[in-house]
Amino acid sequence: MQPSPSRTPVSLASRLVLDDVHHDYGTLEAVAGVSLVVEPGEILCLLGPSGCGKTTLLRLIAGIERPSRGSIRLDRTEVAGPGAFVPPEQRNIGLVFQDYALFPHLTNLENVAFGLRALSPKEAREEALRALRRVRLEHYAGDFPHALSGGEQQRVALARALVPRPGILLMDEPFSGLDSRLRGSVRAETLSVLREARATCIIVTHDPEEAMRMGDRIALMRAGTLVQVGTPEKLYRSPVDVEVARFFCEINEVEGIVGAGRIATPLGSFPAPDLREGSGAVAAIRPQGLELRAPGTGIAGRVVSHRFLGELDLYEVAVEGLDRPLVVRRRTTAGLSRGHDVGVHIDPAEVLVFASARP
Ligand SMILES: Nc1ncnc2c1ncn2[C@@H]1O[C@H](COP(=O)(O)OP(=O)(O)OP(=O)(O)O)[C@@H](O)[C@H]1O
Repeated sequence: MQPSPSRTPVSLASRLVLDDVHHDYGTLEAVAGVSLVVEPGEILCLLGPSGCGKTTLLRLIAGIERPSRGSIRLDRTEVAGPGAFVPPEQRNIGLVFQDYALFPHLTNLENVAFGLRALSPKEAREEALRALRRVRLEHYAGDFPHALSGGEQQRVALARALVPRPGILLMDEPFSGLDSRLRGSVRAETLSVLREARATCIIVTHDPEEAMRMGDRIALMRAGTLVQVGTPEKLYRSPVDVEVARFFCEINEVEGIVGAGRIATPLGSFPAPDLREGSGAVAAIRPQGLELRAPGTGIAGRVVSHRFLGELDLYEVAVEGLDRPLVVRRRTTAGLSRGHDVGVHIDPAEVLVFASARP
């Protein structure tokens, strides 16, 4: 028997368009002109430090807040704008919060069926069971949420959000309530459920690693604006400024002056083709872009600290001319420890050059 169209697990994924969206809380401009397109079926991670406006942007998309300027479109419908406002319950949006927000007095099945009141009780039950099966929790259907682990509760919340087949799913820090061991597996399962449902999804997080694991693209926010939007690889490899680079990886920052298209630093010179002659610049070198070899080769340095961290060790190496030691991450090298002289070698592919943030 063919399943009826209303029972397919596939949502009709929406396309979201934000055009110059602003939002003020009194005198504070929490969202200050955000333009963004999220394509159907895309998973976009909204990443940024605490207070940069991520949750506010999510609330604007959900319709919990109204923008003070700009417009929001879901497919062809303007849901917020100068002449339009569609209330949250009519936007066909699914929400998942950090604290799961499950109803404690309803069973897991009833929680999932809650959003299906338009269906007959029998149909709602079948749909909800199917959704629980998708997150592999059908055997807990008759139990109450408090009897589940945090990760399982989060999966029930995901099933509940997806079961009405929303055009877009908004998740606010969905894994931050889980302990670090559980987080990885719940993240992976969530990703596979989202892929299967082919849902358009925005996940708010302040964890760069999480954004890289989950997002087709990452939108990095700072002080109410989008600083850079792109694939995880793009943001990691070609950050627009040194702050973006810092967000994804601990880096060594070495100041220098631009001359003849290069920045001159105590570690040598590096290409700086787009920077103004005589201006201040910074070379950002990732810890894994530095190699330690025998003294007498490369740049002379001395190991000032060494920490064993498993696969990669962390070394701090003092080099003449630098105020702070270089941070180096290398495979464990037997016998290399504090006080040893080394030759530091730099992989040019791991060096990024930016205009100096200092005046
Ligand atoms: N209801 C409110 N009234 C007044 N100011 C608010 C309100 N909600 C948020 N803010 C302020 O707006 C700014 C953005 O807050 P928002 O919660 O959107 O940031 P966030 O990036 O989600 O932060 P976090 O990661 O800490 O949740 C912050 O300065 C915050 O203090």
